[in-house]
Amino acid sequence: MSSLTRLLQEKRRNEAESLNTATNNNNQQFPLGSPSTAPLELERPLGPGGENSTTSITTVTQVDSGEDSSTPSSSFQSGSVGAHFPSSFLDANSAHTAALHGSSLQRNGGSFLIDGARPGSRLGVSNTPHRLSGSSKHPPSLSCSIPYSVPNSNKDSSVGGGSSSNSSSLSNSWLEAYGGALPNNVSAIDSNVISSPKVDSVEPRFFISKQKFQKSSTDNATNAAQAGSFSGSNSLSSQFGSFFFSKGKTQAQELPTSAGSGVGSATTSKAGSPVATAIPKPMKARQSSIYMSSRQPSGSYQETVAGSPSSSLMHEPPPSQNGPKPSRHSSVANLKSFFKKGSSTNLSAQAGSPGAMAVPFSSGTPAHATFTMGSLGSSGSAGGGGSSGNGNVGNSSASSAGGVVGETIYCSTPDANLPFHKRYVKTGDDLGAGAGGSVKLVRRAADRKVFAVKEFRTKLDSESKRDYVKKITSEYCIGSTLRHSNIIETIEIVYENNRILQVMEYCEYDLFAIVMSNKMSYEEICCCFKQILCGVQYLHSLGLAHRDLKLDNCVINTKGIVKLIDFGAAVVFSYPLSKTLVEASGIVGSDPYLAPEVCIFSKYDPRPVDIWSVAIIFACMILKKFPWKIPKLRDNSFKLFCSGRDCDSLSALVTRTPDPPSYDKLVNNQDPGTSPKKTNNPVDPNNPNIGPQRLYHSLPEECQHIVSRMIDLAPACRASIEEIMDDPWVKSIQMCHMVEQGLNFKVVNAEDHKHTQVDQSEAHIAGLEKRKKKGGS
Ligand SMILES: Nc1ncnc2c1ncn2[C@@H]1O[C@H](COP(=O)(O)OP(=O)(O)OP(=O)(O)O)[C@@H](O)[C@H]1O
Repeated sequence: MSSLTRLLQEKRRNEAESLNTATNNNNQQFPLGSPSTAPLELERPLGPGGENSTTSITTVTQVDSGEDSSTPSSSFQSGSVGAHFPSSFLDANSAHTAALHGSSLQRNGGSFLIDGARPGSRLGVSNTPHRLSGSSKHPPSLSCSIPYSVPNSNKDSSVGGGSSSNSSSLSNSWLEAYGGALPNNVSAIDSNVISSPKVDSVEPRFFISKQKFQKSSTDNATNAAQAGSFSGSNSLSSQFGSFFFSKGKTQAQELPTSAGSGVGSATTSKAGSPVATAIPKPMKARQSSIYMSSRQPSGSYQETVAGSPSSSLMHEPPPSQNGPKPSRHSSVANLKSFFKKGSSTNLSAQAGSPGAMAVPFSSGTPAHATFTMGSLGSSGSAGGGGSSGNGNVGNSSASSAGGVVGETIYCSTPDANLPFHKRYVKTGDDLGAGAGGSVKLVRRAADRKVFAVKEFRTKLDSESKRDYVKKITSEYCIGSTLRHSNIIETIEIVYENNRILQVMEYCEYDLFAIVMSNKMSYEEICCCFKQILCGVQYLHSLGLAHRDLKLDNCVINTKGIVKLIDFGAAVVFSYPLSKTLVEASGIVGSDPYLAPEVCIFSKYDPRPVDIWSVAIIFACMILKKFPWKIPKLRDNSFKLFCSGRDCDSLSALVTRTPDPPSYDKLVNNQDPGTSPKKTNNPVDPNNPNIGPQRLYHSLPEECQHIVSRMIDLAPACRASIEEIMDDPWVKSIQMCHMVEQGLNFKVVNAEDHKHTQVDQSEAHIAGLEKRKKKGGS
């Protein structure tokens, strides 16, 4: 018997014991289909047969479900049946990034309970070994299996670099829990690396290797070229059409499926139109997500913004803090050297040119690129201006002056010496606001070009200066560094009058608004899906994960090019030239898009998390609703999705690894004493209402395979971005993309679809909110 088999068996036994204990002592099982957990109306599967038919014997337990009963999915149920966009969709979709730094984990009767009532303590920083048996005080780190390599690593590497999908790595928590018996194909991640960054340490997210950029840009160019030759159209299968729309004929009729139905037919959408009625409560959703700590029903999140975004943005920063001043010397030095290196090459983009970001090192024109490591480090100053600036990025004069005018931190435009307000004119239009700041439309005085400018929020009282600086710096560093046609281009970053402003290329539409218009054709959806995948592929190839992928963090321009925005939650999972996985920690993201492991484990590989979110985005675009509100068992839809899988516990499902070939055989040949307990949750592939098929069956047949791999409950079994891009269906998607043409780039549109456009008044979430507010009052 292989050591991995032994490991898995022991794990199972431990879990079974712990499950029994938890069940006996705390009655923590969740019988599916019981009256109290009747399936949500909105989520009722569209296939034949009732959900309750086979589920009464099925049980799945969740490690963090202790508070589930307090948060029934009433809001989810509140949407009307058959409504195209239930309020939950909007509520959840407008949900802002929740960065959990204030929650702690508690054990609750053998299960792990996420308890959000403890601001101040930090999730995921403990190095305490964890055990799956539930006898530990913390949930385990989820580095149990890394099925694909970190970028640029040697394929023979044992850590994350294995060439087979069985390649695994175990964190020390596992090692300690299982006596250090490592199978041959498993090796440990250095605990020094996976531990949370210390206050004074260099923030790993600042390191992105130049080699990776170069490789990635080459890959990108190749991909773009390949994309041009993709063939085959993907029309909706008849099964999909009748199945998906069986409950909502109106919706089906409204969704154009033929090429050419996009731009021409969808240029305006007026209040009172079906689109208008299909938007329930965006204002409330947005507001609640911004202002109310109750946004996360589980209470597992701590809101990162308190107070009105506009007020927080307009206000002077809070007074300086007198606490200890962390030294960020090394961080600054590295950050500086990173940017110095990059400034001569990667700032070559012609500001505002549509495709300038596609190949980073192509046509360097560094002459006009300026990079002043100005006062942003003293963005500490924005939040706590009294910093000595010791090691902070930038000089102390900026912070002490409290009114530095137009200090440019990063810029690719020639006129950066002028103050910001002389170079850009506000148009007054708001594009959106969230946990990171507010985004407005500006016009550049020199050429009247329109840009989006994000004004980062000031530091919250409840937030440490370090956390604030970390969040802001990561966003601007990443924003100013990435170059890809599916990633938003940052034109410049300015520190002025204690405000941090990030000027970005402007995209005319939020993908959320486009989906809300209900006019997307299937081919258009697939195109957007693939473009998002391309953006994610680029990020992952650099060793970065986004961690907050959702419809409202994708924008799209009039040419049909989708861009990822908002890198406030992004993390580095791989250092340059390193083969070691750096796990991410904390519950970060938006509920419906969260991967289940994020809610269970203190540490996890952020790559499969991105993959999961993209699959949810795709499902949302197709279904026009979320498959579930949150990936926890208290959510009936998610519980049904987890059911019918021959396993009783969600934690066991999530920690599954790709089976060694002989595993089942070995288990079956064992004597009865050691064989695993019979499950209460038998596999039932014929029931479309439970198990994975619950979701897959509502998707077109051709995409079911890869989507099912993208939302595998076990991140170790989830498809990697490379596997996804290699999928025959994904390859066959005709995708709008950009190609280099001399010094410029041009858009090559796919032939089988046109991109939907909507009226500018409802092209962004702010517009939708405004319109809703008007309509509601
Ligand atoms: N470059 C852009 N072009 C057009 N609209 C944009 C752009 N950047 C941001 N927006 C709009 O502003 C909104 C908020 O932007 P962003 O997500 O960066 O802010 P945030 O405060 O970090 O939000 P969240 O709370 O979701 O993290 C987006 O949903 C989008 O509607």
